[in-house]
Amino acid sequence: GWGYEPTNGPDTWAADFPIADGNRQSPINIIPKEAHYDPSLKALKISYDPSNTKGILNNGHSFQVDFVDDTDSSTLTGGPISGVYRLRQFHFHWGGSDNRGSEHTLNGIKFPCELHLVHWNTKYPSFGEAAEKPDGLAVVGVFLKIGAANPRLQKVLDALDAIKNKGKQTTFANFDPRTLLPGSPDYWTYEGSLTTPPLLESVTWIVLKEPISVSPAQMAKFRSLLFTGDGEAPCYMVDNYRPPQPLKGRLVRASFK
Ligand SMILES: NS(=O)(=O)c1cccc(NC(=O)NCCCCO)c1
Ligand SMILES: [Zn+2]
Repeated sequence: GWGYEPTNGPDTWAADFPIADGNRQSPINIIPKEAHYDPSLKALKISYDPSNTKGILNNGHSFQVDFVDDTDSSTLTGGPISGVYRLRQFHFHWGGSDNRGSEHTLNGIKFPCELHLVHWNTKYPSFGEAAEKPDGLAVVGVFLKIGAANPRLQKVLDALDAIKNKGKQTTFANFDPRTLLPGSPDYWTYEGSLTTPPLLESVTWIVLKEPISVSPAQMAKFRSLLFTGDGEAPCYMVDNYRPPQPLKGRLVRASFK
């Protein structure tokens, strides 16, 4: 199956997922000077209920924290979207060293890690259905940059020892992902896709301008996970990012001047 190795990585995905060469693929390189300030863009309204936290899973490509999404208790509204989108999960992408790892880039600069908070449009009956619609998903992207240790991140990282291998999951409760967001509300937004197969073109991307911090020791924790299952030859989970894709005429809008 698909992955991030030379034999099954991003350059090979178009064979099984031809939409990889589509017109609204993600991630992209964001050039702030070429973004269009849109005064009609609203502030993001994010309201999460920590009691919706369901668990934490190593899915063989990343690890994700899953949320109960059968009610409107953890939602994203406002910003560039209309209607109510429910939080489904959050996950990360990161590099084998601090000079790479993010999927979106800023003026060609890669960050060591990128957080994705995945939401689906409640006008559709489920995440799976929404994922197939052009306005089905909204993902908030947050850059992580090397600095002081991030105490909010630590609770997530402390759970990783229990999900080292692909397919492992463990309980994870009462986590408020809002604590992972930076102070500034400023964002860029554009129409894009999932950054992993099936690469569906159903995502309104909302990339926050202000990064959050992560320490080198915390990055080492991410890199201690394995792509591989228990009993397989171990392969460290690193460089699980897709590089930027062609903009193909899309506009990137900014919520700030
Ligand atoms: N990386 S991302 O564009 O935020 C994103 C968000 C939600 C889903 C996905 N990709 C998938 O669910 N792919 C299906 C299999 C993934 C691992 O089980 C990617
Ligand atoms: Zn992602």
